[in-house]
Amino acid sequence: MTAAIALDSVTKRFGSTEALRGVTLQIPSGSVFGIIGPNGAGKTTTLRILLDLMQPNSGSVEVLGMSPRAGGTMLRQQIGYLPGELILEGRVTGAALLAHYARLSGHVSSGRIAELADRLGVDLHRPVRSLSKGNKQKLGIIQAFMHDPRLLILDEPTSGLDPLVQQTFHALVREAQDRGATVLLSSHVLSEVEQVAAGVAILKQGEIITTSTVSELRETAKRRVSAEVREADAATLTAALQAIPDLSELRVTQHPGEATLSLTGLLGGNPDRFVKVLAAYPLNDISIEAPNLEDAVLSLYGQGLHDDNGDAS
Ligand SMILES: Nc1ncnc2c1ncn2[C@@H]1O[C@H](COP(=O)(O)OP(=O)(O)OP(=O)(O)O)[C@@H](O)[C@H]1O
Repeated sequence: MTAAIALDSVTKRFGSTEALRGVTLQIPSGSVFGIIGPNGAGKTTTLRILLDLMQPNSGSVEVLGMSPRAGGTMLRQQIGYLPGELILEGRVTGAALLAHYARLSGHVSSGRIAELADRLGVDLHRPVRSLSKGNKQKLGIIQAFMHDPRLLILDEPTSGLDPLVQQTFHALVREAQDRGATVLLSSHVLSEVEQVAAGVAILKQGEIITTSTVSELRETAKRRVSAEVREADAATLTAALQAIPDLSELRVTQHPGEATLSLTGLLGGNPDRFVKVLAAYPLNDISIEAPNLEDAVLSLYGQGLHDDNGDAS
């Protein structure tokens, strides 16, 4: 495996704030990888270091086999970068702005900007300052993708995009991967990256607390289950369900005057044993929800999606 990005023991301080505390991470070439973490976790700082917009206090960084500092313009042209806070205020039109970026990016195929604008649904003839947040974000996505870079670094890319445009964005990411590019996305929620990324690192207070695949996270995630069971003895059914190792928060309630029971619980792993226990009874209803990945990630954060560094970004 060659790494498109390699960080080794990277630290970054802002005064007394330790934004990154020894981040070590390798992102395989050709992969789509997500960095997720709550506000203030250090995601943007990590991405800015990769682009040489900021220097670490210690540790080593390699991007496409080069140090971001030494790689200079030649390296920068191989990267498509979407900043988290895109400020587009000028009188210039989207078309003029993108033509300017295209000159800086090196080679942009003819018709590529128009094609991307058409797919994302943005009018390039309007002054950028008159565009809505979502439409400004689309211009940011176009400038990141238009030169078909080897590496895409995207900070909260779907922020402000409606669900249909998010799907177009996911298609662009898959196409980039198909042509061999590496894609690194950051987000504060897993739902933004889980549809496209295979690997994720979870960053909290400047440290990577876990690196995993989305499918491994899915295995640790729990599903909400419920059923309505007829002709069942509460004690017998409860004992059979309690014998399922990954079933927690089990509640069994009997309908007054009937041999009908309602049950709810949280199930880890696969639903095989749960289904087999219930298969012995006639059922009025059964529901096994998809694993809740967001909850799995929140339990790794150790807290909700709140600012964990005291800032209000
Ligand atoms: N230029 C700066 N000057 C001072 N402190 C900074 C600066 N940039 C980041 N920080 C601090 O470093 C920490 C990490 O910030 P960073 O923006 O990397 O987090 P993040 O994970 O991207 O957060 P968000 O999801 O809110 O964008 C925060 O405590 C932030 O306040």
